[in-house]
Amino acid sequence: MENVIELKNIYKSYKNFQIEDLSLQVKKGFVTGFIGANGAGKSTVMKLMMNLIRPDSGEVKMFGMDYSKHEKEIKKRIGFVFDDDILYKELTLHDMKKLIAPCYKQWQDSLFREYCDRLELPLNQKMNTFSKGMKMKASLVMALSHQPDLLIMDEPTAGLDPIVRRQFIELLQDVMLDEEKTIFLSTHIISDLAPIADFITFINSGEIVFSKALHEIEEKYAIVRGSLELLDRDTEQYFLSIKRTDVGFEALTSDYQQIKEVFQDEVIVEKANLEEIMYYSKGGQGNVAFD
Ligand SMILES: Nc1ncnc2c1ncn2[C@@H]1O[C@H](COP(=O)(O)OP(=O)(O)OP(=O)(O)O)[C@@H](O)[C@H]1O
Repeated sequence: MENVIELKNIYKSYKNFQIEDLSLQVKKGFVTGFIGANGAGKSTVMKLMMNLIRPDSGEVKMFGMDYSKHEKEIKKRIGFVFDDDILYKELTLHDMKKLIAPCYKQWQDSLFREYCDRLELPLNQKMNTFSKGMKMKASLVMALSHQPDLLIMDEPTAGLDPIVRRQFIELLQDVMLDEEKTIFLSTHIISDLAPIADFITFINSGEIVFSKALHEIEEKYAIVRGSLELLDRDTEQYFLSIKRTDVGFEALTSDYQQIKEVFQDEVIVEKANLEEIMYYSKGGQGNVAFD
């Protein structure tokens, strides 16, 4: 599978936060959801992908190209959507379009109008009077109308109501009908990912914990509950993270089948969702690294 984004051995250091030796690939033709707790490093990684910040060392390749030589070429192929007030406030959406469209050879006006219609965006209202949801929709429409090969979105659905979120997700589903397109989006609203994500990349404290197909996560990860006597040095090896309580233990495994075979009816095993995986990886006492 071709990689649209490739980060290799990235180091980036802030006063109180470090990314050390981070590598990550994003596959062409798929939607990858980027998840992690507040401050885990999602925006930092996305800014590295957009060349808004530079790594201290390591390699960022977009479409197989380097920013040092191909910045313009790369940026033309990316639509970037993020939760910020970057849009020119005094302008209407129509004025904004007139400003942005000439920058892109691939800009398609009919697509712009179709998206505005579909998302019920007014063309002649000043954007500083837009609600949060309208601003986010406008940002998406701008990003999509130049027909980018890659959409990078930092929490695009944050603060949107359920109806707008659904419209947003449906629009992304339509975009993905074109198999050449790729989407990389971060979100805290895990339920938004289920209908669209093919892969999930999970970051914790600046480290990629895993990057896996969503169906593989759904099949293999499970929460296991049982009594403390079942835990010893050998059995603990089956778990990625263990939480002990007075009445027993709760643990996360990435091998549902193995746990069933080893413990049989002695434990309760339930499939883990992404929120549980995030919770256990932060709160449990991990004794084995995630693979
Ligand atoms: N310019 C900067 N200078 C110093 N520290 C920074 C800078 N930018 C980010 N950080 C720190 O890097 C860490 C990761 O921040 P980042 O915004 O990447 O997290 P995030 O996963 O996007 O969080 P959230 O989900 O809350 O948006 C935080 O501790 C933040 O304070």
